[in-house]
Amino acid sequence: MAELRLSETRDLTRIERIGAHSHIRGLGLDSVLEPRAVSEGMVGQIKARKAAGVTLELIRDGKISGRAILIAGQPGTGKTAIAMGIAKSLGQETPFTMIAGSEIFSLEMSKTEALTQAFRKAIGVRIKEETDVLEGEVVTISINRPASSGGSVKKTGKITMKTTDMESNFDLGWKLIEALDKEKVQSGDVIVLDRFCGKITKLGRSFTRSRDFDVMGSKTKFVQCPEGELEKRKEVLHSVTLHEIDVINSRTQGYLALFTGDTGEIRSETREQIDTKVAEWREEGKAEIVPGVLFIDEVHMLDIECFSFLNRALENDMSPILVVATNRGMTTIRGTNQISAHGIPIDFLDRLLIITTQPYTQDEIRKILEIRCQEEDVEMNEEAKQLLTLIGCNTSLRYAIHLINAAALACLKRKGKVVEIQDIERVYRLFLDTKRSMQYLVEHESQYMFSVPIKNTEEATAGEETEHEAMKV
Ligand SMILES: Nc1ncnc2c1ncn2[C@@H]1O[C@H](COP(=O)(O)OP(=O)(O)OP(=O)(O)O)[C@@H](O)[C@H]1O
Repeated sequence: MAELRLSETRDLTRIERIGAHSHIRGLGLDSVLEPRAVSEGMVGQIKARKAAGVTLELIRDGKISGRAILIAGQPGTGKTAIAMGIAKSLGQETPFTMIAGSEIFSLEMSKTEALTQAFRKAIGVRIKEETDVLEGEVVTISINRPASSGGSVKKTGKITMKTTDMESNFDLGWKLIEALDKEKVQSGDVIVLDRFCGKITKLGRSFTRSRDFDVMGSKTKFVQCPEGELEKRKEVLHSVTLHEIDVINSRTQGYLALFTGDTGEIRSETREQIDTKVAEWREEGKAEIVPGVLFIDEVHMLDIECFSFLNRALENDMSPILVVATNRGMTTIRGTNQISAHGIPIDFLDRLLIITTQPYTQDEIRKILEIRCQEEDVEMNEEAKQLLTLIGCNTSLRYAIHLINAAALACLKRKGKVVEIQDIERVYRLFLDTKRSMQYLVEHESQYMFSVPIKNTEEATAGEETEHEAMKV
């Protein structure tokens, strides 16, 4: 029984969820910001990617603080994919926060509080601190692992470290033992060991061990064995966001709220005190601000009060770069009767650099579908790919992407290994796209409650033709 459970858990750990944008690894630009046709999971949308690349450079140079970018285009033309590309290219160091416009309407906090929290999540603070560390090459590690006694006896151990000038032994507590295990430290590694916060940083492997082929991969970095004293005073950097500092210092919430996300409203006095403290640290050279990126998808869902808040928030010198996206054309601004481009008030629109996305060509749709097949680990033959591409052209790219996994299941059901045209046909009949769904509603209107007749039935029934078109290969 125990055996069985163990193997089950092993299987479970192999299951990885694949997100809608998990294939996007960057913007796919070369060193002079020219978009490559297909790169880092990105296909086509050349102009928009080029513009995104220029803004990326401005973000990196810190030159567009307080400005905002709008990515506008039809549904499914890659607006969110481009925002993800920007996030991936910025790397771990720059904070990136992503929300949908509708997320800020909740009973737990006001709209402006939700927006303030989103802004502060996208502002990083890099704090410098001097601390005593041990820096040297590991000679030996010996860990005493007591036999299981209900977890009450903790592991103990010893580590011997050396520099070119000295060698010394140190006792290890359980916290450091866990950190050593996690970093997979072994003799011959050059490490920095922070005894106070139990952090271990691996600098590389000592050159003297460069002949130990067995434990090294091709990416192994070799470094010199450090000189001088083992104990050194070093400057260490901690990166946090302003929001994290707010939550930790908020008396009502406490740091645990960071894990639950249940932060509630944070008092403005707390934030003012934090801003003053951070300003002091900046003046003393102890901290620096890293403006990140706040991405608000479906920005047309914000109302007039939120836009007014954004206008003011962008004036703040610590403001992150704001990227917003919408698929709406001329529409009413939420909370008013006014019609405006993208449902955004003119004064806010005037602050935006606008990037537009274009519909994809057949060839681009095919390439995106191929990338998605790889991502979802689905093998598909040539004819099936052709049909899926046609379906993508005649319905939507998203619908075609959804069919990939469904078709793979249909293939599995008939004990096939490669998805064929019959699998695509099968799932195309099982799942309706929007056009066929509307057509169905028109035909069965009388059977639904409170149904309002669709005025432009021509548009709805146009799907009938495209259905047959899409199925022609
Ligand atoms: N240029 C591209 N290269 C690779 N994948 C793409 C590209 N454009 C879109 N995709 C993928 O197609 C799917 C739909 O795109 P996405 O969600 O970015 O569209 P969108 O413009 O944000 O749509 P909406 O307006 O409906 O929110 C996603 O899985 C996305 O990763």
